[in-house]
Amino acid sequence: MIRLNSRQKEAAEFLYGTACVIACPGSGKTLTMTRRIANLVKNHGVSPERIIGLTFTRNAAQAMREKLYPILEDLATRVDLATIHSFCYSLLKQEGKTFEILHGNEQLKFVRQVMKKKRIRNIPVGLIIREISLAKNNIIDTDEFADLYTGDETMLKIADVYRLYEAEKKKKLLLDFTDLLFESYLLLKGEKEIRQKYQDSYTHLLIDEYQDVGPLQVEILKQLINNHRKSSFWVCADDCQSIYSFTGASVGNILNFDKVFQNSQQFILDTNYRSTPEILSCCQRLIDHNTKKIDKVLRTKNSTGAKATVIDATNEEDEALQLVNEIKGLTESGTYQFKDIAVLYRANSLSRPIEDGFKQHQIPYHIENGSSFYQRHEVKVLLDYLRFINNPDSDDGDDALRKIINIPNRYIGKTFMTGLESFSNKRNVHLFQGLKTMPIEVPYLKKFIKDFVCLIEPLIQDVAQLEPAEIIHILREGLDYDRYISDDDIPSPDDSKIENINQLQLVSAKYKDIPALINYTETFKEENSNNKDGVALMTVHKSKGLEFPIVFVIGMTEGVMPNKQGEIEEERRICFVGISRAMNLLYLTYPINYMGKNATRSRFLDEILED
Ligand SMILES: Nc1ncnc2c1ncn2[C@@H]1O[C@H](COP(=O)(O)OP(=O)(O)OP(=O)(O)O)[C@@H](O)[C@H]1O
Repeated sequence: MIRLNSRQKEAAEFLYGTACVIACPGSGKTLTMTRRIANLVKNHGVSPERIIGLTFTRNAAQAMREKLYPILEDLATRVDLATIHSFCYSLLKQEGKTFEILHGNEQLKFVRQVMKKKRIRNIPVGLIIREISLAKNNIIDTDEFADLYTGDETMLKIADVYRLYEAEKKKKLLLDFTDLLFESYLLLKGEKEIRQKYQDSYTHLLIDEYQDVGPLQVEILKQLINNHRKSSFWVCADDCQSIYSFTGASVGNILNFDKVFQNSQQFILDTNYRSTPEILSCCQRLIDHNTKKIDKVLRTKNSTGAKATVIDATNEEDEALQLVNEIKGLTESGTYQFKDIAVLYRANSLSRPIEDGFKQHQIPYHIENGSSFYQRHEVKVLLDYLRFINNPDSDDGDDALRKIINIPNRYIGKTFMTGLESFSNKRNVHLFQGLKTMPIEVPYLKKFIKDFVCLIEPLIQDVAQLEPAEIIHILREGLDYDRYISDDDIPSPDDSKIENINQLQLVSAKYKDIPALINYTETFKEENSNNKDGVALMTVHKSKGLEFPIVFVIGMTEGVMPNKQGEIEEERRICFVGISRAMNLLYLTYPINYMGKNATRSRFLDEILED
């Protein structure tokens, strides 16, 4: 078992009161939190049920339980380890609240209906959901929201939607993810008995990744804190890894911790056990450029290693090829395995050239908690359109038509499809022929089908003359596809669906006809694209809390990392999280041409490398 250093030990042995553990990356804060739980149970007779450990992701809760198990054995299963959302879900259910969760596409449809009732158009539904969620995460109700945005026409329309959205959800007993938190907060704050019950059941409250906890979550935690002499509230955080400001989280959580929670004790863990001194210096030089932070000197006793390697590439394809060569060199020597390597990027769409390169050179990989580029919904739909256009009167064409007929939404339901299938069957024709000849009574369906046929038919006729990239372009215009896609945007900084289809268009330009492109994309269903022992590909946000012997941070150009829409200090922290995942070797790569345009190398590279 790993021996804690003296500071970790002090933090792990903290018993009663409030404590904030401020830690640098790789300094064992997660390890310390686990040990503290074990210490409370083993050495202080605290019943495991009296302890709650809140983590940022379900994976993190699971990882913590696995670490606890060897120490506490069966007792480990009795400690409540959960994300704050799942904790709130259970709380509401336990208190007898009846509700269903509204999320994903259902939430989009729901908000669209509200917009329709309010006659509001031209505001992306994704933006509306983001704004409402941000407001709720900041405990801003509908009236305050409207007051806050007096004079701002768009935001006032959003305020209108917010108001009706709340009322409609209430009527239908629906809660979205933020409501789980909000309703729990109201319940805990408003009902003394319930609050008391939870305060009594959890005498020790521990929170991981406190830097990414938003104002609403802080308020929930305050309701749960037990002020009894023999209780504790213990958080660990790294202000430099705060990367979720889009949910209302703020570095201020840590900077002001001792003001919000007076008489709290602070522990600083500044010894990094993960990285070489060279990698740590890169982290330090980068983060020194941020002003909003707690000054820390990052230290490690680890042996020296290689300097960070910078790779400049002519474009994304070349960047991928250079990655392939490096990875081959590293793995062929037998020193490293593919699973020791992670490729991190700021935006999801950056995986496309890398996946292409890996496929071509048989490098096994997997996308961490996500799907391969060619399996992503917005990409797959366009590929299905191409498949249909290529061969509409075939079984494959029928299959593709079933997938695309209602995207974007044409209000086609099961009854219509059953009718179409049986109409076509009786006449022994494929579905598209059936669709063109079947009498359609409902006026709006008639119009949607007519529009669909008018767009698709010329493409089918000219398929031999058109290249896949041209067809994709026409489809994007004709279907108003980009709008459809961006409306589908669920709040996330790295959800870049339009960038994904831009990438698809770029790669499709390499193929002269649809079958060649489709055949190529089909190969990504193979095992090598989802090999858990392969190289891990993921966004920096997904890499939070993880570590790898070798890390490649790619796409280090201005506009990408830092992202053009991001706030610069937050973008720097994102980069910091990425590079601090590396244990032995760090590679920083950038293309001087990105998406066919000149790109400037990221200012972060200069900061990381400066003397
Ligand atoms: N005292 C120690 N001795 C040896 N190794 C340690 C010690 N403390 C932590 N480690 C190791 O250092 C690595 C980082 O630990 P951990 O993931 O807990 O850090 P962290 O502070 O949560 O990191 P981050 O915030 O960057 O995700 C792990 O491999 C862990 O086993």
